[in-house]
Amino acid sequence: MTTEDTQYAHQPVMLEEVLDMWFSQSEGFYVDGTFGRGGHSRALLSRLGENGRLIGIDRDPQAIAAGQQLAASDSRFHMMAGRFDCLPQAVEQAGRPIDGLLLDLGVSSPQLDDAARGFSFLRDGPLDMRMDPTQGESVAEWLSYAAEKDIANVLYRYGEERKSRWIAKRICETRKEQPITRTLQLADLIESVLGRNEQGKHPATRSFQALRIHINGELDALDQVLEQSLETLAIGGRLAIISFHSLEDRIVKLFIRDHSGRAPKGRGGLPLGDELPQRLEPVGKVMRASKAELKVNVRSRSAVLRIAEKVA
Ligand SMILES: C[S@@+](CC[C@H](N)C(=O)[O-])C[C@H]1O[C@@H](n2cnc3c(N)ncnc32)[C@H](O)[C@@H]1O
Repeated sequence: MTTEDTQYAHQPVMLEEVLDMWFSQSEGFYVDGTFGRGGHSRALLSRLGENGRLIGIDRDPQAIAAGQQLAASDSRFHMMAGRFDCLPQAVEQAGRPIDGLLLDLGVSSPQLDDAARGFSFLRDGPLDMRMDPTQGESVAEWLSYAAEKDIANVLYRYGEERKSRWIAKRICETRKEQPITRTLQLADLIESVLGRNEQGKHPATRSFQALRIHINGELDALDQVLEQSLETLAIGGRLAIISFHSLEDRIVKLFIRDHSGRAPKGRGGLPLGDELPQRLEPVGKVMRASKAELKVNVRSRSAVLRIAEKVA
């Protein structure tokens, strides 16, 4: 283990549930689209046979390094760098359809805990929030020029922040005096607009979530990979998705419903009266972390796991 691994560890969420409900073919081909520190991948490898294959994908340089280390010690595993919607390339490389795709969405504990990554409203650091800091612009860069109305829209859409307009206004007033470049500077600004008292929740929680989702194009990547999964999964292959907030979970829930022949007519982009081709079947009920897991892993509190199988 490297110093970074021990300093910023990540505890995989709902590990047993994922393996029990998602993994079935010991010689199968699996993709972990959100490798992180490989908690789910390592557990999967421990059940995978000699001819089984696993591809890990992540866009974060530290996660990629951890994956490459694993790949060097296990020939059944291969690490790919990039957004998880590079899924078709992964499948092309393997030359066979996938038996399972896992997405454990959002950020990892190492990303949140390392102040230098700029994700945390509790630790001071540069206001960045990019999962891949080599691509695109940081939150600080975006906030330096974005229109007040666009900032308010992002806070409202991705954070469900009711006072989004007030916060956006304060950001635009403040940046005339000084650039907003630090995480605590933004957290304090939001607190000065909303006040402190929010039933144990930091007032900046929703805004930080919104800015992170926006700057990383998270929901767009999710939409894309869900569509790709229909073409890349083998019949009988399973999709397992762990979401951490209602926006993500809603996208996953509607996607499964709209491809399982259960969409109300006129929904899911289909003309009224059209029959839906059934391509996915939900597996079991929506799952949440067990009481035992909640006690030892606070991150599992908001986790929601959905599994679906490709049936046609
Ligand atoms: C919750 S963590 C996954 C943790 C992992 N299951 C484990 O047990 O270590 C999410 C990971 O997915 C990555 N990620 C999130 N969205 C991504 C995307 N669109 N493309 C590629 N990686 C993404 C993040 O960089 C992060 O490392």
